[in-house]
Amino acid sequence: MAGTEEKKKEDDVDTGTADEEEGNSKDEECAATEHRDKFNPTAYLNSFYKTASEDTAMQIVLFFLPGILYRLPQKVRTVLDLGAGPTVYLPIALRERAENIYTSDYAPANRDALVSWIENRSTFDWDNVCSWISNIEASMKTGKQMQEKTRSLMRAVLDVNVHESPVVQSVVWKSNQTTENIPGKFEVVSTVFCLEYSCETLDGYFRAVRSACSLIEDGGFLIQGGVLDATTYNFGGKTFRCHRLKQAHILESLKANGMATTAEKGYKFITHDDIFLLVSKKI
Ligand SMILES: C[S@@+](CC[C@H](N)C(=O)[O-])C[C@H]1O[C@@H](n2cnc3c(N)ncnc32)[C@H](O)[C@@H]1O
Repeated sequence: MAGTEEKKKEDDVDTGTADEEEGNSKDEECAATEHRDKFNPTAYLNSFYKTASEDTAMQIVLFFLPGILYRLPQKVRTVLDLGAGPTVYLPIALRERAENIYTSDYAPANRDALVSWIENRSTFDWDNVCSWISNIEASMKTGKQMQEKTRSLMRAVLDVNVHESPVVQSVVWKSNQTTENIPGKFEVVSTVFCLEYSCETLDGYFRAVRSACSLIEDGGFLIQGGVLDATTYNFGGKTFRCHRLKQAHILESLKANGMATTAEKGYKFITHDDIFLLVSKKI
């Protein structure tokens, strides 16, 4: 994901910003809705996930993830990664707790990348990210073992749009073991760098959070991660606009959707360098 260097704040109004010096002024500017057709999964993975130590945002998310995940029940029946892009680090990090994992995205190219990984045809090497996760978990497993275990838990890849109802538009891949229908709600919904990136206005953000929460069972959990105060992010010669998120927007939207916003009720918020991760229980 976009490292803190790549996100641009509205305060950077000077001409000749750092972005231009880095050559980003030549980027094609894209609306949030253009994620569907203009997102290049290979460029994204190479920019942010090639080595976990390369990208600050990724490092922060992976570093704090275990501290968030241990707040979930020991066993979680169903997890949906909402707006996963072409990434699989959340299913991998959840593999010891989750019994059935569903993943999803809005862009067809990302859903293809997810299916390729599940079918062990991925051209991207997740070993570095696995090593990073296993170091934090203090586990002795190899990247191959971690990925094999995770693959065996994958149940479906879904086409989703957090600005439509229903959010789940179709099922694009289903495992042989998936005899039952895709659940309407999940015990855990995780969504990282997605909700504020799916829109450019506060109304859009509120709609995206409402959609994410509508997919959580009563008593279930939202794991949300993202960036505060960014207006764009860029990779592979494209700059995508996004909603400039404030912490107050997060709290207001969670409250409006019956989600915990106090520690006693099951809320934990961690932030560093404007990157945040939270867990919130549906009350
Ligand atoms: C910055 S990427 C994040 C990918 C991944 N979750 C990660 O942590 O790296 C933003 C993702 O949001 C997805 N997205 C954009 N608009 C969306 C929408 N309306 N509904 C669902 N997902 C959307 C994009 O397709 C893209 O994969």
